[in-house]
Amino acid sequence: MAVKQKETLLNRYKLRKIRRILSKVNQRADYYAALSDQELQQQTDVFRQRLDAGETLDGILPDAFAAIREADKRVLGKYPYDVQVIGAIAMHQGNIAEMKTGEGKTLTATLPLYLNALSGKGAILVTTNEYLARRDAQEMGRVYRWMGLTVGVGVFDEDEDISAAEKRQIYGSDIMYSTSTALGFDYLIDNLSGSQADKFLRPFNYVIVDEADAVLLDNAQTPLIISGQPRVQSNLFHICNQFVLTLQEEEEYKHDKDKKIVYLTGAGIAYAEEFFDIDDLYDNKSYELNRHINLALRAQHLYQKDRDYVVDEDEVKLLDNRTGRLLEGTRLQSGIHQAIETKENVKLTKESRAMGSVTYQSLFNMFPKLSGMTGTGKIAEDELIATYKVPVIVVPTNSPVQRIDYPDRIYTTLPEKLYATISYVKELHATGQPILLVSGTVDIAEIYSRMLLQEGIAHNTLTAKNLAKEALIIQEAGQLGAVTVATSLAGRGTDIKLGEGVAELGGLAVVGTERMPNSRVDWQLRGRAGRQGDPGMSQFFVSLEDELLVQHGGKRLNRYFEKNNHTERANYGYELTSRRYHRAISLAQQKSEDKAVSARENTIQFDESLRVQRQKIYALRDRLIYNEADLSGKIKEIVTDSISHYLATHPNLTERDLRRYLLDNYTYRFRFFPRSFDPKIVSDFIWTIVREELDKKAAIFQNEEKMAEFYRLSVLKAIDECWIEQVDNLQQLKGIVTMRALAQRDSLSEYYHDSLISYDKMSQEVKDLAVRHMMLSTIEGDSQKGYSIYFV
Ligand SMILES: Nc1ncnc2c1ncn2[C@@H]1O[C@H](COP(=O)(O)OP(=O)(O)OP(=O)(O)O)[C@@H](O)[C@H]1O
Repeated sequence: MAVKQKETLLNRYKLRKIRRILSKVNQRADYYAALSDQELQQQTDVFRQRLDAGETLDGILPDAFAAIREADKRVLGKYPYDVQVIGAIAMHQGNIAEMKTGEGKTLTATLPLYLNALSGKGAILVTTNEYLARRDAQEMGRVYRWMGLTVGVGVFDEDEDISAAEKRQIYGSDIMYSTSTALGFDYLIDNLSGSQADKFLRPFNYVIVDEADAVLLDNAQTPLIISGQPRVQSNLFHICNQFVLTLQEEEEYKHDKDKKIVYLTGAGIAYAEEFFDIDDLYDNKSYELNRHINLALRAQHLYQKDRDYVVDEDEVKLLDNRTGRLLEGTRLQSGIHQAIETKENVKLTKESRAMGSVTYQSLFNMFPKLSGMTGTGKIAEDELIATYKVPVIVVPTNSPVQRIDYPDRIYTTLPEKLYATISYVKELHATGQPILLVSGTVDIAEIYSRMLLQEGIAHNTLTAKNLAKEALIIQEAGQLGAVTVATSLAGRGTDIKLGEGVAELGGLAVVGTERMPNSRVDWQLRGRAGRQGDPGMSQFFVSLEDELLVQHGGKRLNRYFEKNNHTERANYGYELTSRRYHRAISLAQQKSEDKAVSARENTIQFDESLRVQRQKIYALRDRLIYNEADLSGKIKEIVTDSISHYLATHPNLTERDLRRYLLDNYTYRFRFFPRSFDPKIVSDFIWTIVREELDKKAAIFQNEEKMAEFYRLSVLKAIDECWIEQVDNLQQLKGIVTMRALAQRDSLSEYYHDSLISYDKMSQEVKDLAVRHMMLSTIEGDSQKGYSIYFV
């Protein structure tokens, strides 16, 4: 209790400071209201000039907010309320504004986006799906354009072929609307491009994340991975599949269903070493084998046919277990897909490798200023501060919330709950009150839909299949007598207006069919009712058989459930009202939330070394691409380094070794060998070859700039080849150390240690490869026709 009070005090203190700024904005309102349209539109230039003259964004905020607020009124017909201006100030200051659903976050965002875009460095709004990004860009775009700013949409249809130049224009817009996925992939794609012409991003500046907790936390559990370039097909899948089929549970492997992990025991490891005739499963030589055993184990025990995937026409297709839909074209990364294919005995698809990977945590932390808005942020504030350093400010609602949230109704088994829910819905429906029945998965939504049909209750079912169409349907969910069945993802971000006479009936009734894996989602669902001070209510139904309770309810609840799980018991069909059940549900949800938090911590910790390496490599690439690195002096160092490394690692050099080395890296034509294999002499000998070849190339170009460009390309290509390999390595390494951890070793420090070693190895390989590219490439063409460089 005490803690809570302190929090609200802090919030009150922050709000008081924000209110002072709000009153400055309000003082400027009359001035801008008196301007003609044309004069108001000219203000954008006025503000830019003030910034050029040295004023700060904070300094011009009162005027800029008052002006865009007035523009919102004239163009969109909506004048942002004071509470919206408070939310806007909070977001400009780099906070997450917690604003209840229906408070008009979309309109609120126009203020900080406008202000921050005036700097000329761009402002981005990220939403949870493409439909919302397009819709908001289109609707709000009108006011920005009216004020003389450019607007872009960063999401595209799959079959749209967008050139880098077009993307550059979109990312160069003053204000851009996009999704976190589109932004993340574009970041990776931009950093895979090899020339200025292919690059399109500009440095990140300011971002507002809509539904910040969902995007920054819930969706951020796994990294974004861009894959391409098939790796050499491995032949270990089959043998490892056969191997794991011979293993005995408990003795040779353990399967922890709770934690969703499976691993070899000591006896299992010994058996593997015997089976494959190797000394140590954990030494570097057995890396690939180890990886494949791990994959086969996971495919066998963690992925269940018809729950996680289906086999359709000899193809393994994944199922999204949140929506139950087929994920066409999606594959599991890092070989697990092939391991499942082996298990199901279908033809193996090519295993692609990761070429770039980034977590949402690192992506959004790249923005100098990050802010967000959501209906439910405060609960997760600690994690938001720890991960992103963004505090949450709770913004008061425009009118008091009138929604009534009833305590959960709890039943023992799923059927009991289903019937209780349906009879509750029937009762409400008889009064004409509109009902939104929300479930966690498509399966459950479909069961309810069938039961409603049996009862003769007409309804719409929404399962996030077609967002635009479903948005239209859910808009009508507040009409008299409407019954809408939806999954928690469906119809997100769409305003539900109450029909005539509905307020008198108590407004929209949200009926939750289970408590969600985290309480923020429950609150989002409740918040679909009682928007903007409307009346409304929410009621959740829970059974002890719900996924949340089975997974996280603990032993006591399981025991109780097992004792009561028969229809002959006296209380069949009755509600469980004892407080301990309510407490058990809260605890189970808390446990599920804690687990998600530590999974995300784990993701961040594992990403840390990749993040540091990625930053170094991307920065180096950019310096090369944008001509900032002076290579002429560097080349000598690179060659010398590469030669000395080779000589140091080949102390007893033979003629055969040297021949191989020269052919592989320097030249296909050499006439004689050095007098002796003394390192100094060999080094001088190789240098002669290098100088000769580079002089020859310089003679073709006859232009220092072109020669510099050639060096740049050679190094860039080397970096890319090695980096792609490294990203993939780290990805695999993560799988391996997780398995080692189960063999009682500290996975994270081993991972850091190994990834550092592989980074150093990579840095050496970059140099060797760069030398190879400079030496063995051929150049064709002339200054008139232009040059083509062919690398081997
Ligand atoms: N200042 C305003 N004046 C008049 N109408 C407004 C104002 N602000 C918002 N609205 C309207 O209120 C409704 C709710 O807005 P919106 O959908 O943006 O809310 P939200 O906070 O984003 O809700 P959700 O959390 O569900 O996305 C919309 O119809 C919007 O046009």
